[in-house]
Amino acid sequence: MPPKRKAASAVQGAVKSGRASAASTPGPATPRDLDSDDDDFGSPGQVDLPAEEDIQSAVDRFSLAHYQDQTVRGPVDAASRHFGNGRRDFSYLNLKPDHKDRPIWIDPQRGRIILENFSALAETAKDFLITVAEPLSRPTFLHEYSLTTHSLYAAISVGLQASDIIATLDRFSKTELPSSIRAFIANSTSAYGKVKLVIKNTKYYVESSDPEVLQKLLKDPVIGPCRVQGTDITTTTSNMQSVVIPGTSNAAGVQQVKPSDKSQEDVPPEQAQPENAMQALREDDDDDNSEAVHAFEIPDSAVETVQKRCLTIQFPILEEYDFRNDDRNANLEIDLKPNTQIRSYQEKSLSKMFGNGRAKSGIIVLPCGAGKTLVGITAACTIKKGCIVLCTSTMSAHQWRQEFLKWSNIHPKDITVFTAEKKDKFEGNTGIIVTTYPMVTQSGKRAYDSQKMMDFLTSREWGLMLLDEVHVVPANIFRKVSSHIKSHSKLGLTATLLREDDKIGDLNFLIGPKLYEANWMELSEQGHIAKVQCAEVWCPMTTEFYDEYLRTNDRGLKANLYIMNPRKIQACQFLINYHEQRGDKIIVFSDNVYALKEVALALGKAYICGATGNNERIRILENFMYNPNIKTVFLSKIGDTSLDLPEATCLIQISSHYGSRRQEAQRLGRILRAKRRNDEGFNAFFYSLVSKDTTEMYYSTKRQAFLVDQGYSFKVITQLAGMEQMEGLVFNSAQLRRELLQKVIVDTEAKRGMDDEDATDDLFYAKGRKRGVRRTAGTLGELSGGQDMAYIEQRKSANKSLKKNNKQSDFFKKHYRDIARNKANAQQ
Ligand SMILES: Nc1ncnc2c1ncn2[C@@H]1O[C@H](COP(=O)(O)OP(=O)(O)OP(=O)(O)O)[C@@H](O)[C@H]1O
Repeated sequence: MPPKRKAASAVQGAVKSGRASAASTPGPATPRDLDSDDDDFGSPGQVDLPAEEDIQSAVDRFSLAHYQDQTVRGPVDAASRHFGNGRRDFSYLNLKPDHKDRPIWIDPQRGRIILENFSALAETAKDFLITVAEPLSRPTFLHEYSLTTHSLYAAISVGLQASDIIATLDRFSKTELPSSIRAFIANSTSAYGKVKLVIKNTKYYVESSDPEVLQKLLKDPVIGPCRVQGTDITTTTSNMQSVVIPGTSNAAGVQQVKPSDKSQEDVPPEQAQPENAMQALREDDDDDNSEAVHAFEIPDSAVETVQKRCLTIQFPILEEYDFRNDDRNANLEIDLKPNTQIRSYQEKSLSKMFGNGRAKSGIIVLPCGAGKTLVGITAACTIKKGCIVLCTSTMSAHQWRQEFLKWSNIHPKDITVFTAEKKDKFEGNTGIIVTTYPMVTQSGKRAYDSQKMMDFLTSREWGLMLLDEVHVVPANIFRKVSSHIKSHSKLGLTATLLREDDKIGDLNFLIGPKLYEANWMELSEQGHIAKVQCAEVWCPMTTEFYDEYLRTNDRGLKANLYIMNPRKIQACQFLINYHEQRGDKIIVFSDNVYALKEVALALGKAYICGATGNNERIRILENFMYNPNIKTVFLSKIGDTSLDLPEATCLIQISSHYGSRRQEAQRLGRILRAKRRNDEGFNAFFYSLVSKDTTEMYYSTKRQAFLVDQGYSFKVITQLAGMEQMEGLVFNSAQLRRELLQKVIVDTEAKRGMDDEDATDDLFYAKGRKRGVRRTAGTLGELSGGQDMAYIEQRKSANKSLKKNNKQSDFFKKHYRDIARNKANAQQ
C-alpha cells in the first residue's frame, strides 16, 4: 500500500514553515533555495529506486556502508590519522554559500546528523528530525540524531515519502546531501509496508498485497520452510480510513466522552488544529479503495524468526492493526472522561502510533513523571478492544487499574487485576486485564485458578497489549509473553530505552520500533516535569579510609570503604540539614543496603529496603508524605522506579549501581514529578555524592552520560561551605572515624560469610558469589588489634560468633546503643 502523503502534514507543515522562516532570515539564502516547491532533489523520479532485485542484493544494501561516497580523498599527511587516514575527512562535501543559515550537517558515513540548536530554524528542523531520525544527544547548543533504517520506517509509516525526507534534509543541510545518504533513505524505505504480520482467528499470517513479494519470501531459505502448508488465503481489504476525531483540539484521534450539553457536531471547525496529523488524516481518508491481499500462515513459534529474517532482507514486517475494521473482536465501552486533557507531547506520541489510522506496534519514550500511563490509557480508548496491561509489580498493576478508572469511563467490572492474590475475569465479552510479567511468564505448575486464568488469557485475541517499563524486562520474557498471548498491537512504554547489555535492539522486532521520544528539557521548560539542579559532590576520603582502600584488593571492601567514607556521610548529613531547613522533602538513595542502614541509623532517619515489611513501608512512606516532621527517607534500589512521591524535591545518592545510566535517570525521575514544580522559581535538587580519587568517580561519569545527553549539566562541588562548623556533625573526631573503619572492615568480612537477607537488594553480596583466597599485606601490630585494625577469623561460623561477642565490647555496646537511640528517634 503506498504511503499516504497527507498523513504527514504535521511534519510537512513544520517543514513548510521552516522554509518560510528561512526565506525571511537575513543572509544569502535565496527564496529558490529554501522556499521553492520546484525541488532540485527528491522528486520520486530522481530517486534511484531499485527495480527488481534478488534477496541477496537486498541484504547487501542493508548497511549504510554500502552507500559510501566513492569520492577521492585528499593526500594523507601528518594530521590524517586524526581523521581516519582520510576516511573521515569530509572536506569534499562543499558547503552551500548560505550554510550559516542552515542548521544541520550530516555525516555521510554513519548517518549522524548534527543540529545547531541555536539556529533560527532549529525548532522546525527538530520537529522534522524527531520524525525521521533517532535523537542521540540533546544538550544546549548541539543536538545529535541518527538516521537508521528503523527511524526511516517510522517516518514512512506516518506518511512521509523518501522524496520528502531527502528534499527536506537537503534544505536544512549546510552541504549538499551526500549521495550515500540519499541512496540509503531511498532504498531503506522502498520495501517498507509491503509485508505485514496479522492475526486472524488467533493464527499468525504473513500478508502482502503484492503477490511477487510473497513469492520472494516463500523462496527465501529461512522464511519458506516456516509456511504452514495449505493455508494460503486471498482476501480483500479496504483502504485506510481516518481515526474518528471528535473535534477537540487535544484529541489525537481519540474519541472523548462529550459533556452532555455539547454534541460532537457542536464543536466549531476553527477549534480543530490544522497542524494536527490526525486531522489531516481525517481529511485525507475519503478514498476508500479496496485491494486484494494474499497471505500464508506461519506457526506461533516461527514469528520471531520470520520477523528477524524479514528485517535482514529489508522487507521489514509491519505489525499494524486495523482496529476499526475488526468485527471479530467485541468492542469495549471506553472513552476518556470529558475533563481529561492530554498534553501536546502525549498527543504527538500517539499520533505516531495511529498516524495512518491503524494501530502500529512500537515503543513510546517519555521522561519519568511525564504521564506514560495516560498515554497507554488513551491508546486503549482509541482502539476500544480487549486490552492486556503488563506491569513490573503487583503494586503498579493496582495503580494502573486505578489510573484507568480515574481517566476513563470504563466500568469497574470491565477492568480486573490478575496477580498472585487476585484472579478476577471481566464479566462481559471483552475488557481489560492488568497483570504482571511474572504472572504470565512463570513456568512450572500453576495453581488451579491461576491456570484457569492463563487459559482465559491465551485463548482470546487482544486488541492492545500495553507493556509498562519495557526497558527492564529481558528479551526472553517478552518472547514468552508474545508466544502465550495474542495481541493485534503492542505499545511499550519507558523513560529510558537503555540497557548496559546492548539488548535493547531486541525490542525492535519483539515489540516494534521506537515511535516517539520526548525531549526532557523541553518538557521541563513547559512545566510538565520539574526543573532540576544536578550536582556531583566530591568527598575526599579520610586518611585512614584511603590507606585501607589502597591496601586492600577486595572489591567488596573497597566499595564499602568509598561508600562509607565518613566525609561522605558528613556531606549527606549537611545536605539533609540544609534542605530540611529549606522545607524540602528528601530521598536518600543507596544501592548498598549495608550503607543504607548504617547511614540512616547514624543520622536518625527511617529507611526502606527489600527486607522491610509491607506495613512498615506504607507507614514510613505515609509519614514521609503527610507528616511535616518527617522530611527524609532512605531508600534502597527498590525505590528506583514506579514510586510516586510527588512531595520529594531533593535527592541525595550515596551509592549506586556502578555505571548504570538507566538507574541514574530513573532516580532523577523520582523528583521530576514534584508537586511544587510550577511554583515561581522552583528547582528540585539531585546530588550524587562520590568519594574522590576512587573508582566511584569513574562510574559516576558513566552514569551521568544519559542525563547529559538529555541536556542536564552536573555542577561539581568540591567543598560544602560551613560543613565543618555544623553542630552535631557525625564522625567529627579521628577516633570515631577509626572506629567506623574498624566496623566497616569487620562487617564486610562478617557479611561475606553469611546469607544476606537483602541479597536481592545488595549487589556486593549477591547470593552464589564465589569466595576466593584473599591475601592482604599487614603488620603483626595490626593483626593483634593495634592501630585500630581488628582481628578477623576467616571461618564462617567463627565470624558469626565473633560478631556476637563483639557486641559485648565497649565499641559495639556504644554502637548498638546509638543504633537503638537513632531508631527510636526515627520512629517518633
Ligand atoms: N494530561 C495530563 N493531565 C494532567 N495530569 C497528568 C497528565 N498526564 C500525566 N499526568 C499526571 O502526571 C503524573 C505522572 O504520570 P505517570 O505516573 O503516568 O508518569 P510516568 O511517566 O508513568 O512516570 P514513571 O516513569 O516515573 O512511572 C501523574 O500524577 C499523572 O496523573
